[in-house]
Amino acid sequence: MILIGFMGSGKSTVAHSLGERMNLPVIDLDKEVVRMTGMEIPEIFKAEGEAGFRKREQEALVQIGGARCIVATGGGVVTYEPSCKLLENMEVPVVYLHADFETLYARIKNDSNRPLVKSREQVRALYEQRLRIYRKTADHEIDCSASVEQVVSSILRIG
Ligand SMILES: Nc1ncnc2c1ncn2[C@@H]1O[C@H](COP(=O)(O)OP(=O)(O)O)[C@@H](O)[C@H]1O
Ligand SMILES: O=C(O)C1=C[C@@H](OP(=O)(O)O)[C@@H](O)[C@H](O)C1
Ligand SMILES: [Mg+2]
Repeated sequence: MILIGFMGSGKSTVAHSLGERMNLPVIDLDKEVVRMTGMEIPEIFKAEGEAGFRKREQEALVQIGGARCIVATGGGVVTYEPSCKLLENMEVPVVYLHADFETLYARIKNDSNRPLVKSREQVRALYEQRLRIYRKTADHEIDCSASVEQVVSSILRIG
């Protein structure tokens, strides 16, 4: 199962709980990129720009291949066409965690580990651009403004 959605939708948190409940390994794509590069995410953005980070993210996705696991992606993975294609070809359900902008922004606004979190208006513009792509890429949409336990239960009901 692959979780997609905007920053703060809870992909990393929910993947962890889902892995325990489904007894499957969890791969957090951001952590894979950090492991593969030996650099933290803000450092990669500084050294290689967003384009460099997207390429690294795609390389991490290729490594996962067809492994049976829960994948928490980074929020921007769907903006890079080669990564989007990989997700679509993985033949496992792609689940979009959706909430309104204010809910998500409140969760991420004070986190310095996300280089794309700048002004409220910049983040809102990103959210609006991406909404359509998340919906186009996903097989299922889940409301992630509920508690983590409720989000996990909703995903488990998908089957
Ligand atoms: N359903 C939820 N309700 C409240 N807070 C949440 C929920 N899901 C995640 N969070 C919190 O929001 C922040 C971002 O969660 P995270 O799992 O890192 O999201 P993502 O990986 O999608 O960016 C964390 O502080 C996390 O504890
Ligand atoms: O939305 C994005 O472009 C990004 C989301 C982050 O992951 P989370 O969605 O887990 O915060 C991380 O990959 C990077 O900071 C870029
Ligand atoms: Mg995450």
